Amino acid sequence: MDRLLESRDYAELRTIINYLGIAAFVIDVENNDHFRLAAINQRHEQLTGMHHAECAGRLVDEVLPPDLAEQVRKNYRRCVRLRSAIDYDETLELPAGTTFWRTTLVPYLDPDGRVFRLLGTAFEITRTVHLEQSTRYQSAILSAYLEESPDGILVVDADNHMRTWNQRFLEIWNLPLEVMESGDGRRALEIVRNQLETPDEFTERILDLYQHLDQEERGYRFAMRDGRMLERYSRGLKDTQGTYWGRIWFYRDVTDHEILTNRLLQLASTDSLTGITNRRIFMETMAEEYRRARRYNHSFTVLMIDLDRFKQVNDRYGHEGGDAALKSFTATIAPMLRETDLFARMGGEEFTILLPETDIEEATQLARRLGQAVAGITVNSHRGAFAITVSIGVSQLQPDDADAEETLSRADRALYTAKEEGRNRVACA
Ligand SMILES: Nc1nc2c(ncn2[C@@H]2O[C@H](COP(=O)(O)OP(=O)(O)OP(=O)(O)O)[C@@H](O)[C@H]2O)c(=O)[nH]1
Repeated sequence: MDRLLESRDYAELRTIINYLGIAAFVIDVENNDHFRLAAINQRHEQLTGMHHAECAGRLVDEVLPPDLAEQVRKNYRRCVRLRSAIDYDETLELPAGTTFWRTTLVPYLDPDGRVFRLLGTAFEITRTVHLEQSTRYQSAILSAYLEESPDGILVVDADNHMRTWNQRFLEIWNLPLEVMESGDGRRALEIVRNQLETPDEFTERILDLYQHLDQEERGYRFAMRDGRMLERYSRGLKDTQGTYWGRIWFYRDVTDHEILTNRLLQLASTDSLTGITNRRIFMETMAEEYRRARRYNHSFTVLMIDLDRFKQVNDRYGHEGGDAALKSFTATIAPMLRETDLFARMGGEEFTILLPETDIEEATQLARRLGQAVAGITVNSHRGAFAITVSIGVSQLQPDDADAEETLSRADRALYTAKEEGRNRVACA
């Protein structure tokens, strides 16, 4: 080796570096500005397209473009100054495109300690650099997504350790950063569980999902003790090779959505003036009750109720007085019914009550009690106080009723009879 170090025999050196599987080159140092390319190996030739025969013995300025020559000279000077091996990364524009290299320069010293030669070896790291760039790009996307996401996100590794989370996750669960940073998963779960309406169900589902990384969870909805409603989505973190790295959890606050949905459902199913069920829901429920009654050989009864001489009420006390009467009427009736009964406004001053599991006698007695209660109401309006009465038709499901509407029509006819017979009364059909 010593003999070689002292030797200026390029051919021998070149023979050795040709065996190297990586690009290698030898630079003769004349002075701080003059670096002469002494040899390049075959691998170097293959990778750069340069040829040893064409460039050996020429200054780097003569074989490289000015920018690149200056770039390499800086590194050569540094190695000469330090008199020790240095590593650096460099970018080379080759005919095949931009390439990245990790280069090592080793100085050769003469007996006076002067650097007279540099041996360079260069690994092409283009693939690694591209991978790093792609990783940086992916992680930039991931960070942006984590921080901008309206969902609270938690990533747990294959050993169930909490690895990554976003600020929103801490906010949703009121989790102190110290707890997350300490990696104390038990403590974090305890804080979470203390806020839940059904902590056991929540934990059971988590444990089950940890055991089955291939399982997804889509929109598991659960209630918080503070009234919020959350939704959870979760899936295993699987790479392109099919290896599972853990699991990602998304927590979404759906409280506003839940309130809005309930409000819309309520609006779509209730009468806006009185707040009781509307005609559409009544008809649907009655049809369902009809099927149930037929299947289990049960019965039901319907009451058809109409406020008496309501036109006169409106004429004397105005539309507002009429509205007040409708509200007093429903407020009086509703508390007198069972939870299973369905009280609905069919339109105008016409109402119905569906009484499941009730025969005509019971229903008639109830109708009379309702009629008496209504007769006792005093409605207050701007134009004075007044009393109201109702007429009620009662009908029970009959064996040959083809549908619930037949029962309802009979109740309607009974109501007509009650009106005909003088109002403020109950009639059955
Ligand atoms: N204030 C008010 N009036 C209503 C509403 N819906 C319907 N009406 C009125 O209710 C009255 C119903 O009158 P009619 O169907 O002639 O019957 P009636 O005067 O109650 O007489 P009988 O049913 O025969 O006792 C009409 O004047 C409608 O304008 C409402 O939401 N508010």
